[in-house]
Amino acid sequence: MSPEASKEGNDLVVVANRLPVDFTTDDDGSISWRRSPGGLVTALEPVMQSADGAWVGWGGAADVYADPFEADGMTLVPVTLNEDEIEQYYEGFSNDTLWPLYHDVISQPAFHRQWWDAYRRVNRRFAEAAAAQAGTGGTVWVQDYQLQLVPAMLRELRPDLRIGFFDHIPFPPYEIFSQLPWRRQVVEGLLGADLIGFQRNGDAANFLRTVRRVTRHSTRGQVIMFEDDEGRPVREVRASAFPISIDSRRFDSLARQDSTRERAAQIRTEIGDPDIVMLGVDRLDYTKGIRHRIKAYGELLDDGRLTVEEATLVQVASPSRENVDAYQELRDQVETAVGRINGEFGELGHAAIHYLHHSYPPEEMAALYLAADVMLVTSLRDGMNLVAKEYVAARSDEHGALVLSEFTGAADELNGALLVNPHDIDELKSVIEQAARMDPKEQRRRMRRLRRKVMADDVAKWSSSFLRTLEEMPVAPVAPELQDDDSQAPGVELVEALDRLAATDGLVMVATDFDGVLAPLVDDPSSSRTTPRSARALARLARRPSSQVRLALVSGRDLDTLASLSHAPSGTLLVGSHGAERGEVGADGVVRHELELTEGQASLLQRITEGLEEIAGRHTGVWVEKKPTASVLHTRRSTHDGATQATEAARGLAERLGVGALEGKDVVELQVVETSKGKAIDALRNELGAKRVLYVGDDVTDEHAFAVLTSDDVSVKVGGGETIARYRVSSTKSVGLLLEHLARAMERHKRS
Ligand SMILES: O=P(O)(O)OC[C@H]1O[C@H](O[C@H]2O[C@H](CO)[C@@H](O)[C@H](O)[C@H]2O)[C@H](O)[C@@H](O)[C@@H]1O
Ligand SMILES: O=c1ccn([C@@H]2O[C@H](COP(=O)(O)OP(=O)(O)O)[C@@H](O)[C@H]2O)c(=O)[nH]1
Repeated sequence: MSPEASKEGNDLVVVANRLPVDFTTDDDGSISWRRSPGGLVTALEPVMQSADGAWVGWGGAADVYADPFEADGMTLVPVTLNEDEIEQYYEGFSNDTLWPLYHDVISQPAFHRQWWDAYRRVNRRFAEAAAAQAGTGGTVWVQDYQLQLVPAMLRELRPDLRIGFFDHIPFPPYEIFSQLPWRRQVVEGLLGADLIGFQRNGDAANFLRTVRRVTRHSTRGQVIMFEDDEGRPVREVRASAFPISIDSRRFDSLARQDSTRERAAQIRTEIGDPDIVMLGVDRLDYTKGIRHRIKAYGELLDDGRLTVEEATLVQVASPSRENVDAYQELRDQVETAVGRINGEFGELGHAAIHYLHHSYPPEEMAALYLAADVMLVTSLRDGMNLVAKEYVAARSDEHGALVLSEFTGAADELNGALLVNPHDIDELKSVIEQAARMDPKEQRRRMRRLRRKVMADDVAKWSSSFLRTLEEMPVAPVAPELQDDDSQAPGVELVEALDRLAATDGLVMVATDFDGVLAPLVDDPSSSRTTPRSARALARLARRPSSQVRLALVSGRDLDTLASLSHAPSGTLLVGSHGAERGEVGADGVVRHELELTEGQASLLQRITEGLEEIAGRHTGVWVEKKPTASVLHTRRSTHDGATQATEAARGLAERLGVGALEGKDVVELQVVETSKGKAIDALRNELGAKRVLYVGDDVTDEHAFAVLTSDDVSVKVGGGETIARYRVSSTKSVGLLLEHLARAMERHKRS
């Protein structure tokens, strides 16, 4: 699908390998879906349930062609993968090349060129799907290692977008990453984003170092600098840590419910009422250190430091990536170890390990957490590990101890856990024993500290902090360029005027002309488009509260053309045909404020149109545009003499018919309803109750708008020519910079 497919589109699009649901084909051939596994889904689900946006992802099965659909308050947009792509892109390159490489090479990564080809192909498909969903100037947030090429591909397709990327897994040290035969392409793919988020500071540092090694970009702190051939900065990319979290309140309240407490008590009874319940919850993945945990526990039983009467281990090992060899081998090893330990130490009514190769819903997870005295998280490497945070959120009773591997992202944050190096089996045994025997007072002291962190830093905070940082990323340095570009204008003074405007205590109306202001002037007027920078800045302004700023587009174009070419954000007021047409961009398209012509006006309009068409017929390169209340003679493509003669003839026609002729650059407009941009600005200001107005225009018709502004307002002329505007900038590029500066200044002066 081409990006043009979505004229309206979403302000926020999340792109992840997985949708929060997996499709399954039932026996009767019908398709149904169930929740998909893993922490990425756990984290993003509440974010997208409360956001207005779309989630683009794969449905977990081959060859599912489904239209976008609504589920649990989210708009889900399925991307189709065939069986070969699942094998080569998902199981192969993502989970048998990148996953082991990024997790300290715990398992040997496989490098296959065919897998890389599939990875590129599928990344392009995701990029195209995201491009088709995102509205002009919108934000696309790409997730995780499966989609590292999407940011650059998307930037190429849609330079107007703000692009974020979040890496849920560790980013390895350069010495390991550099094994990847396609290391440069992967880094360049990621650098298509404006902001790249990592779980830990160490991951961001590894990435920045890698950028310095494989590209020519320099870094300044956490910022990667892009420069043009003359060494001038043209773009910045930030790489920082944004530790992910969970919907803490949801787990807290789930665990407080009577039904959950009852279920927790029932679980304890069902496993033989031991004194100490230890719990492990992981996808069956070799990164999770399940074997190390079982080995340490088995040795504690063997040493007699724990007995099956007093302690039992419940191990949930949910199925994961079952077609990948390393995962099949792990399953064999874990199940052999569990069988051996149960055979050796288990007794009737007292199993040593309750091994559950299933996936449970959050309600059951909360009951398991409540039933557990000791939570074991012993990953050999883990991006974050949300299970650790969920355990803490569930323990409002301040009971329980968390054993946490120092190789998880969570270890950087969870002060109060018992940290452990899972490779050191003796240490692991001691820490498990310490947790099992921890007195209630110490449990409470530690749990309080843990809960303060987990309850305060939840997933809503994570996403808003990432998206706010993304929004605040400069697209390019602003004020210096304004000064460079605009020799006729005091750039600094204009910047100061914009800052004063942003600090207004009351509503500001930001009104602009379209052609020559938001969009460069082109020979074919139907190909005009808002520049990406202006589109992005307008989208930012549109997200401000409507009590702070309202946007208006004031153009000589007819309303429908103006709406479709400008792609203005929802809520923008539209003034077409110099004020003869009014409307507003709504969520589902333009809402028109209808204007009816009298019979006399309608017949006058017909005579105007016929007269202008007769003039156009006499001159090559002259044509007539029809509007609801006027007709316009265009002379841009004619010779100089032809244009002069045609314009003169149009003036004569206006005089004969007794109508006004509004002249602009290479246009003469003959109107049956007397309007002007000045009248339109006055009307809008009154309707909105705007305290101050910014008006940016380039044409002589914009002088009418400048004329109605007061000394508190800000008037900006684009380009040369006489003007009564107070400030001047040189080009549509400067307009983008100006709007961007205003958006940033308004964000600083937040108002609810
Ligand atoms: O989609 P799968 O192949 O079934 O795998 C499930 C998810 O596993 C990984 O989760 C990671 O994200 C968590 C949240 O940020 C984090 O806590 C954990 O440490 C990571 O391993 C993977 O990154 C996801 O893409 C998968 O969906
Ligand atoms: O049977 C299960 C096992 C796990 N999970 C959830 O899966 C996520 C695992 O996330 P984590 O970050 O710990 O690891 P990942 O699997 O993403 O590597 C957590 O939200 C768990 O509650 C679940 O809902 N049911």
